[in-house]
Amino acid sequence: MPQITLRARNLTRCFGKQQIIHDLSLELKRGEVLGLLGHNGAGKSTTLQMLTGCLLPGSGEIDICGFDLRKTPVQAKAHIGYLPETPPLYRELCVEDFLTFAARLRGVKTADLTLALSQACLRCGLESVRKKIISTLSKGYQQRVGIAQAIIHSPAVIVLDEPTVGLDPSQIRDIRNLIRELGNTSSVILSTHLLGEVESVCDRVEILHHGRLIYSDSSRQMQEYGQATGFIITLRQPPVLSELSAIPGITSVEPLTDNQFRILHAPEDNPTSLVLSLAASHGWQLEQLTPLHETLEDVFVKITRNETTDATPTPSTSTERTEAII
Ligand SMILES: Nc1ncnc2c1ncn2[C@@H]1O[C@H](COP(=O)(O)OP(=O)(O)OP(=O)(O)O)[C@@H](O)[C@H]1O
Repeated sequence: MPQITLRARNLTRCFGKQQIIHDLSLELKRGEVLGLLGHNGAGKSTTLQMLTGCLLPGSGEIDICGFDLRKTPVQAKAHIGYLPETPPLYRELCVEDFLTFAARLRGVKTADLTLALSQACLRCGLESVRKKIISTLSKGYQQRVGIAQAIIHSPAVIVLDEPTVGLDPSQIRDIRNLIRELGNTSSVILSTHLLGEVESVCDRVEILHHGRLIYSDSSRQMQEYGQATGFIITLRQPPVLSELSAIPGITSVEPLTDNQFRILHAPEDNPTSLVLSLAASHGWQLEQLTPLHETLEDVFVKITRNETTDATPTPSTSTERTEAII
């Protein structure tokens, strides 16, 4: 099995005269969980439909485990498991019958059927509801059945379109645990607009904005991109503003109240310990010092805003990082 399980190159797609996807390229490695993140209408579902062979791209190539999706669709699709935005379930069937049907559709041999069924039910936590009619199950369990049909043939690539949408918090936690577990044996690509999902499940994130991939990184690096280089300080006896601004390393001081200041500094030049010792030696009476912390949500908004104003984010350069934070 190749290390790259899915490779898409220069995909485009129009609906009518409107171009929805622009020159999109991405790769998925074995054992990786990739999050495709974007606002509503960014083109996530359209992209996943193309990657799974459900929608023909206008141009570009897709390769699944070494098989060209256009030239050898049967071989390529045999390696894909897909959970669309609306799970494709026959709700009048019981879980077992539906999964047997899905397994047969995916070419699972009769001799392997029992094992495939019990493994999918075990991994998706469906053992206790195998005999139940799908329409009588909760939304979370129906979603599990949707994932079970996607993994019934042990595909190398699992594609999940907004897998936790509409679920309650405990169902979300269960499905996220399941996705992480699936990532141990397969490559997973999931779409989401929930940053928490990326944070808790994904190894890597690609941000899709108006049909273009504008950011690609590990989810950890995405968080680092947003790390604010500054702190809020409260001083009972503050000095004049110019005295604070003159401290080496500080790039800006913004008074929030008479006693509270928002202080920014360059990422590589953190003046916190200097400020602490000056506060002690000059009698500024330090009451509180809180590092500024940005959520992934802030980072996402900044990255997409930067893109809209044509400032491509490059998190590796400290200058632009500082500008983005300010
Ligand atoms: N079959 C279609 N015909 C015409 N336009 C479509 C079709 N499918 C999607 N679109 C349009 O393409 C754009 C991208 O839609 P898509 O569903 O891929 O976005 P998304 O990122 O998945 O959004 P959401 O998070 O809301 O599901 C939208 O403007 C949508 O209206």
